[in-house]
Amino acid sequence: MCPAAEDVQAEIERIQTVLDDLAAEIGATESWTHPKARELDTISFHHWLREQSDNEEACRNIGIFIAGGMLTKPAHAFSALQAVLMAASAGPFSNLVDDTFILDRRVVGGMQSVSRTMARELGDDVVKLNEPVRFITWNDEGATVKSDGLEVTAKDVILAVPPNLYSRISYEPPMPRLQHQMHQHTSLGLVIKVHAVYETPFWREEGLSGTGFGAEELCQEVYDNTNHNDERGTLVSFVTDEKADEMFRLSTEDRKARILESISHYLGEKALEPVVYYESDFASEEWTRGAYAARYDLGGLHRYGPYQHDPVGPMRFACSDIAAEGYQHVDGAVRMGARVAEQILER
Ligand SMILES: Cc1cc2nc3c(=O)[nH]c(=O)nc-3n(C[C@H](O)[C@H](O)[C@H](O)COP(=O)(O)OP(=O)(O)OC[C@H]3O[C@@H](n4cnc5c(N)ncnc54)[C@H](O)[C@@H]3O)c2cc1C
Repeated sequence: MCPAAEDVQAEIERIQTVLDDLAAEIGATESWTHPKARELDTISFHHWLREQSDNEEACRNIGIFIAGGMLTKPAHAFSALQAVLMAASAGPFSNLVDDTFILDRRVVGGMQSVSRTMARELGDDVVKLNEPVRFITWNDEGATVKSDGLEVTAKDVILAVPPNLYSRISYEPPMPRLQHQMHQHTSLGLVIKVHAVYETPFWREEGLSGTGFGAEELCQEVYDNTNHNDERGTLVSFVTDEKADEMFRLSTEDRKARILESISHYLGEKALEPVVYYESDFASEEWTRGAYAARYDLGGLHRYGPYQHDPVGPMRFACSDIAAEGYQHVDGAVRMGARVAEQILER
């Protein structure tokens, strides 16, 4: 959590306990069944926080952590129930703010090496790249899936893409009314992910971890993301939601200068001079369209959540954005994949 004065810190901890209790009570699996689900899903997290406390700084601090740090939308754009689900998906809310819990492990070789290794094991005849699915013709017996260059017939189909992308595919017959509606009520947040590489991890030489949180900073989070066995030092940082809107209005050079300046507030002036600077802009990727994940608008979670896992004919849905535990994380994606695979095997 972002550093704060003692009284603000005490209030943050009190609100954190309220969130922890709600997360324990409501859980991640079927948050929509809880008696308070509708009440919590029809108030924005921003306004719910202000109902809990009149300490504006404490509200901002927690709001920004869940909004900018996790759901990557402003706190007025998602419900309190969505925030409780985010917390419950990691255990208590405190786990989300514990950098020794949620961000304690990294993959040697980077996360993409997992996908690459799995793709190699499966082989080129199974994993087809650059073939976005455009049409699915289905009935209760199976489906034919078409991309520009491929046509595959199968008994079962798993749509392992975020819900905001379901409607990029045309279905024949069309999806039922419920899915047409439900899928329009989710959207992705907005993140600029920044990597800055330095000749050495200079912050370590100064006794600093490289991890920083700042509620009022343009870059709300900074981490040491140095590659395993690399002599160079790499920092990763994120600019989210409305702050990202503002950055995208600037020229490339001005944006870089503003972002590095913010990182330098955590780690000093050496941060201003990286040898490599790279921004990942997921929102401009046609088959992604934002980050970190898709989630419901105000009121959508309790209204549509109960149906989000229902198969449609031979089609099942699996992605981290509709996971319970590990919601919006790789952990949730793996759990969802295992869950639908089991359902198909047990059928
Ligand atoms: C910047 C950023 C940082 C993150 N940091 C972390 C982290 O530190 N830890 C963590 O656990 N998680 C993190 N996540 C979240 C994590 O990446 C996701 O939860 C996870 O990748 C979701 O996996 P998935 O398989 O559900 O979907 P995705 O990884 O989104 O995979 C869906 C795939 O389907 C493809 N696709 C889309 N439409 C079609 C189509 N019509 N036909 C064919 N293919 C299609 C997409 O191109 C994509 O490759 C981060 C995400 C982002 C964006």
